[in-house]
Amino acid sequence: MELLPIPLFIHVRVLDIVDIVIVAFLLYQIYLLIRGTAAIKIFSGIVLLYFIWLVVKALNMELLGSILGQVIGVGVIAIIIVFQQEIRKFLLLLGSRYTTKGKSALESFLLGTDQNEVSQTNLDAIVKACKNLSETKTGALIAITRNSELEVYSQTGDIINAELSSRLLENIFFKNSPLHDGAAIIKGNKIHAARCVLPISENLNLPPNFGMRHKSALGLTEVTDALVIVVSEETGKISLADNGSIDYGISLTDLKDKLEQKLQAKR
Ligand SMILES: Nc1ncnc2c1ncn2[C@@H]1O[C@H](COP(=O)(O)OP(=O)(O)OP(=O)(O)O)[C@@H](O)[C@H]1O
Repeated sequence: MELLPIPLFIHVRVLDIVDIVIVAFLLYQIYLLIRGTAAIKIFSGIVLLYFIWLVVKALNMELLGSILGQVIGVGVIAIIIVFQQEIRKFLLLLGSRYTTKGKSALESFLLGTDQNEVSQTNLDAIVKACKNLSETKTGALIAITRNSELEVYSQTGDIINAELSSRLLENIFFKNSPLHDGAAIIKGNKIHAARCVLPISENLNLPPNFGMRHKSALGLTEVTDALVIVVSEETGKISLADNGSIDYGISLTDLKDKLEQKLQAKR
């Protein structure tokens, strides 16, 4: 058996380190995107297959190497088909999270204000509405715009563009109101839209008591940086979703503090 010479010095260039950091970052982003979904198992399988192929190639095992090489070659197309949803989600995330961030930064620079900023008075109005909705066990779903524009979702409902007030918010979710179904979207100091359809979370590890209202609250925060408040019709409990996770059954004080903190962090 021929022994391979062991290099005493491995030349590592700065570009190699940059290369490794970029790949690690991309892999981590993919992991964040698909954790908790069925795709994580497929992804692990593909990574494992790729490493086996590298080892097989290094050992010069011709036949197995060529078979695995073929599989990996066709695999690119298979990946696109299998990960269709995730790729779509990733592009949507890139588009809404980063491009619109640049846009609002430019807007605020030019106009001197942030169009999506919610004033303290209106923040208090949202908390007050949640208190009343919770006490009367009226189901509600309220999305608050931050950097990501939620226009795609607003368009699925009715555009209102009304001044924000606790009474109007309560009225929207009143059971007999024609606008009560779906989500209300707040943009700056306006209730921008109501009756909106939000994307459903694909997280498979959610508690069984999570229905569509909570799943769609989570779903929106998985693809945008919006904050979503849920008031449960069943229990009256208030929850706050952000960045793909949800704080279930929080107190009003917690809701107020978290909203202030999360919206402040954006300012
Ligand atoms: N994709 C969606 N986007 C926006 N709203 C939705 C969506 N799917 C369901 N909803 C809203 O959720 C309501 C159904 O809630 P469901 O009972 O399934 O949820 P839940 O999480 O169990 O909440 P609750 O505790 O209030 O019952 C619908 O009437 C509708 O208003």
